[in-house]
This record gives sequence, structure tokens and C-alpha cells, in this order.
Amino acid sequence: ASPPPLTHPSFPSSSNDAAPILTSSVDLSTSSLELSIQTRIFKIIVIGDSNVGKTCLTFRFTGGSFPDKTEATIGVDFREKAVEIEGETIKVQVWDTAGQERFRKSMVEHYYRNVHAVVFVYDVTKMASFRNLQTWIEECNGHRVSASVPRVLVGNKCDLMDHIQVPSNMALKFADAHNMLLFETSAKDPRESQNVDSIFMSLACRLKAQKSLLYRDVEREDGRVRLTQATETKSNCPC
Ligand SMILES: Nc1nc2c(ncn2[C@@H]2O[C@H](COP(=O)(O)OP(=O)(O)OP(=O)(O)O)[C@@H](O)[C@H]2O)c(=O)[nH]1
Ligand SMILES: [Mg+2]
Repeated sequence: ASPPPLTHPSFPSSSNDAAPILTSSVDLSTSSLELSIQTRIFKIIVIGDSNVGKTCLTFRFTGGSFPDKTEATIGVDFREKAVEIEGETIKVQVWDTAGQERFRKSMVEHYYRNVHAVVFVYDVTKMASFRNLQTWIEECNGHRVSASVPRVLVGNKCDLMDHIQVPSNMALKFADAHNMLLFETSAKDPRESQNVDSIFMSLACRLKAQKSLLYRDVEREDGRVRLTQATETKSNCPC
């Protein structure tokens, strides 16, 4: 009898180089094993001070609009969006984290576990939110997030042009020093929506290129099937 199909295989939680989460199925009904990979899921966390607009940015990307009203995020809100890159459908799972310490402290370990990419957000109209980035980066590093996990920097609320406190050149310098791309944008301004999308799409592209899943082996143990997976580096992504 065929073993039941494998769904959502779990991967080691201690890994620094988190494997993409997969939804997959195994069909042993033919002599040659057919493996169909349906969807890869990339976990992207959004980190930064409270009120910088993390919820609005993630909502803009996944829902295509600016929310009328938001409340401080408690713990985490998950939002998912399926995107197509070079013919492959990928699920981007965005973890909209809480900026307030009291709403995040019990969740921090979960934020960073098996994360595939990190988005650091500051508010261009609040210098303190930019200064605090150093603390957010230290928290991230303190949770053993590998240097190979892509990170980007986002300056939000660019629509408030008369109130800008963080000059672009200062933000660029910081981004360069930390090997991050900088996006200055607005979750509110609909003309910026493509720019918001490109934050997440550029990461998804990089992750797709980085983590091409290679099934090396299929082993039978006591009638059970185990998939052995590995990653290989490819550089054919246009992003
Ligand atoms: N003008 C302007 N306001 C924004 C923008 N993005 C968010 N806001 C406003 O900023 C406030 C905070 O936005 P949130 O997205 O809830 O902030 P957050 O970073 O998720 O905050 P926490 O959940 O507490 O960590 C809200 O009043 C939003 O309407 C933007 O691009 N432009
Ligand atoms: Mg929020």
C-alpha cells in the first residue's frame, strides 16, 4: 500500500539557512517516483518601531489598499500573497510583527525562527525610529539569523513631504553599511503601491534564486518515505 502523501514536511528549527516551507505530494503509484512540488512558502518578517507603518505596508502588499484604521499589532498578524516568478507560484508569508515591547516579548523567538528574509521599517518623519534601527538589527543578529538571509530597509510615510526628518543620503549610508537595499515609500499613497510591492517581490526573487530546491534522494524506511532536500545556488533570477 502507498504511504499517505506528505504535506508540509517540517524542517529543523535550529537551522540558520531555513529551507523554504513546502506543500508537496508524493505519488508512488508508478514505478518511477513522481514528485510534484506545488508551492514554496517564504517567510518574511517586518520589524521596526511601533507606528512606523508595518501593518499598513503589509496590508498594501497583500490586500492592495491602505487600511482606514489600524490598531497596534499584538503578537503578530500573518498575511499571505501568492506571486508568480518565472512561471513558479510562490507564497510570500508576511509576518507583521508588533513594535511595542509589551505586545511582542512572548513572540520574538517565533518571529526569527526559520525566517527567510527581514524587512526593517522606519518612519521618515521620525528620526527616533531611524536611530532605533540599530537595536532592531542587534535583536535580529542575536537570534542567529544568518548573514545569508536577505535584509532590506524601508523608509515609510514619504507622502508627508513637509515633515521629513531622515534625509535620503543618511538612510542610504546606513543601508550600505549594513548591506541592505533601501526603499523609500508610502503605504498610504496609491501611486507608491508598485514600490511597496517591489520590496517584497525583490526579496521573493532573491529567495527563489538562492533556494532552488533539489530533491536528492528518496529513502524508504520501514515502509515510510523520507525526502532529503538540499539547496543549491542559482543566479538566473532577473531581479
Ligand atoms: N501618512 C502616512 N501615514 C501612515 C503610513 N503608513 C502608516 N501610516 C499611519 O501610521 C499609523 C501607524 O500605522 P501602523 O501600520 O499601524 O503601524 P505599525 O508599525 O504596524 O505599529 P505597531 O503595530 O504598533 O508596531 C497609522 O495611523 C497609519 O494610518 C504612510 O505611508 N503615510
Ligand atoms: Mg502593526
